[in-house]
Amino acid sequence: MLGHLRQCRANPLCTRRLFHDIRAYKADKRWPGWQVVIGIETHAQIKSRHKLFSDSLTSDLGEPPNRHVSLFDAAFPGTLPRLNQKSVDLALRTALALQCDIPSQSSFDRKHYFYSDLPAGYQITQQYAPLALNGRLTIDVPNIPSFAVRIKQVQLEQDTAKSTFDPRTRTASIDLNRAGTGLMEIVSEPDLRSPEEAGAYVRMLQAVLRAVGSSDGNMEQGSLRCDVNVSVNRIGRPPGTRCEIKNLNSVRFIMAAIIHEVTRQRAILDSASDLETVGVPQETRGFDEHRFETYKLRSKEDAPDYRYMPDPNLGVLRLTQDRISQLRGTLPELPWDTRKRLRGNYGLSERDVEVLLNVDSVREVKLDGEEVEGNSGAVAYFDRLCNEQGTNGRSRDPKVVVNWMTHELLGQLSARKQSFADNQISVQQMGELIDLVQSKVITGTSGKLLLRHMLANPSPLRTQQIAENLQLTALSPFFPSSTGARSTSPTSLQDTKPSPELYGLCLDAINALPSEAAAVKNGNKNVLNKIVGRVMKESRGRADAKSVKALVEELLSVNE
Ligand SMILES: Nc1ncnc2c1ncn2[C@@H]1O[C@H](COP(=O)(O)OP(=O)(O)OP(=O)(O)O)[C@@H](O)[C@H]1O
Ligand SMILES: [Mg+2]
Ligand SMILES: [Mg+2]
Repeated sequence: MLGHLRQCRANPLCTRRLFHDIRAYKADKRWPGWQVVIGIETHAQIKSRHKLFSDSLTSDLGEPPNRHVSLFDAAFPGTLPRLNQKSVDLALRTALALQCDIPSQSSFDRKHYFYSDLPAGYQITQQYAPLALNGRLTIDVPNIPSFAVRIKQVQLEQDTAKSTFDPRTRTASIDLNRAGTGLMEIVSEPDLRSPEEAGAYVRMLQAVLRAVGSSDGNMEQGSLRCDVNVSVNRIGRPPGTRCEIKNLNSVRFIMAAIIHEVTRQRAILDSASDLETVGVPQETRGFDEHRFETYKLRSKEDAPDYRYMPDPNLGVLRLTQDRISQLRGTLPELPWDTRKRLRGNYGLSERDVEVLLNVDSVREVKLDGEEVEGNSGAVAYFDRLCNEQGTNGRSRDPKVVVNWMTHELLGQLSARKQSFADNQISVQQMGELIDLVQSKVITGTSGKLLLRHMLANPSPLRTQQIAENLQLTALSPFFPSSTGARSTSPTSLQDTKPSPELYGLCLDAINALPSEAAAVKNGNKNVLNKIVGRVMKESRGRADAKSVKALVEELLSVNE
């Protein structure tokens, strides 16, 4: 056993859980006899107001170019870096959530290369003594067997500027807004064994980053980018040579790039007559998003020599146990616990849990004010909707709430091309909307209309007020009872009189459709729906179909 462990230490590929490997060998029918080995380097932009080593603000996409640039970001001679402690704390929270060891000291190094988006000619990173080491992320999600991935390290580094090239004018433009923004590079060990595991790993990592509030983790907007390393080997033979596919910005592309890479590498190995000497050449590759193929960027021979050296302008980063314990104490509920709680406490389906967990919202973390603002994401919104007492004095049914949130609120936000972070409807307003529909003050159709209106016209008014202003409150089938209380379920129509508006609409529909009315009188109930449909249309969704049906039937039999 000890011998095996020692051998494992020497070769990280050997430290795999045997059980997991056996499962992967058996399970993957796409490439029988082959093992696929994947390790991912994830770059996540740190959600901090300031850049990593300067006082400039970080920017949002779409801001005018070069708005947030300090002299240091532009690499003016003589300017010096000053480490932003909030970024360090956010990276530490991430590392703690990933169960990493945090050494008491880490340091910064310069990685040199010459490219127009790197003003200093080097990037400050942590090559020799990273912030955190030896973590672990367990992935237990629907549809694939649970597995664990070892995290080799978490390091801090600077993001580059952005360069764009206009082929028409043959000019390159540099935007320094992003230059020097803090990144965490989270490096996995080569523990992933299929494209699906790689996808699930990235999604889980994204959920962790959002839960601890350290990054938006938004792949489309470039705040989360992955370099994916892939190798293949015949089962029982030593691991193959890895190729690194750079800068993938969607889970779909990650999975497609791996599939293409496995096919490509297998073809090279299959064509070799001599198994011992022929291997896949080590390369850095790109991914063509249109052809869904990887392509060569450079070979190992062309790999740049980064001439790493310790950054002489930055001292050692010392971390006390107190600071680490304090941060550990502020860690929020992590995705795997949230998943269990949503399933256990509310009885939500796996699908609904996944939807809530994957909403691209992130907690706001205020570390400086010693306060970590509780949940501000979709899960928290859902929790509050369920736990705060409804306006009708009753607690809300979690399944009704989750339906409103996932189908209506998130659905309408996405139709408006907005994310959950753009939602301006408060928990109180959304709760009241659900209550109004549940207690039949407005119909479901009106509820959806109302929601659409509220998203388009944010307002602090109470939902009931907005519904009344829009005349969306349901047409009560009845006059208020003699006690003055609204009665929506009388025992018999004889006890009450229909409300004048609904009564009028029903009579209009009967008059407009005389042959249908006659058919109903003659016992043809199928035609009733046509009359009811007309009333519903005329009421603009404010009438309740069941009550309308009862009222039309009543009117037609009264007329008999
Ligand atoms: N045989 C292999 N097959 C697939 N992936 C591998 C293999 N060996 C190592 N890897 C993965 O390659 C990645 C190496 O990343 P690391 O940051 O350590 O080095 P790098 O890619 O050389 O440096 P850089 O940060 O400059 O890109 C890790 O995620 C590791 O798990
Ligand atoms: Mg790396
Ligand atoms: Mg790499």
